[in-house]
Amino acid sequence: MDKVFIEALEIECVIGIYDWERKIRQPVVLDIEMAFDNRKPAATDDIADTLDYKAVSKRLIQYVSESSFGLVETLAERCAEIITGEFGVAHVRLKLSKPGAVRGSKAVGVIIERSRAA
Ligand SMILES: Nc1nc2c(c(=O)[nH]1)N=C([C@H](O)[C@@H](O)CO)CN2
Repeated sequence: MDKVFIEALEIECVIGIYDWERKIRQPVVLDIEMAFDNRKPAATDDIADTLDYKAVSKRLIQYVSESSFGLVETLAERCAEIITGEFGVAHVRLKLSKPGAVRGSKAVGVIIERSRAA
C-alpha cells in the first residue's frame, strides 16, 4: 500500500508525569506514515484527491500544542485517533519522540500502529 508521510513534526506542549514537567512546555516530535492509495491524485494532479499532509499537520499542531497529558502513550493514541477518525486513514504508524527526556539518549517515546474502526 502507498503511504503519505510526515517526518519530524516538532510541536511544543505540556507532557510528563513529574511536577516540574507540568509547569513547562517541552517538544515532542511526530513521525507519521499513513496508508493511502496515491494513484488517483497522481492521475488527476488535484489536491482534492490527496491525503493532504499539510491539513493533517495543521490539525495535529493545533491539538498537540493545546494538550497536557502525562504519558506519551496517551498523546500518541489521541493523535492516531484524529488521523484515522477525522481523515479517514485506514492504517497509521505513528512514532512520538520526546527528545532530551532521558539524559544520554537522543530521544525516547513510543511507536504505535492503528487501523480505522470498521
Ligand atoms: N513509557 C513511558 N515511560 C515514561 C514516560 C512516558 O510517558 N511513557 N514519561 C516519563 C517522564 O515524564 C519522563 O519523560 C521525564 O523525563 C518517564 N517514563
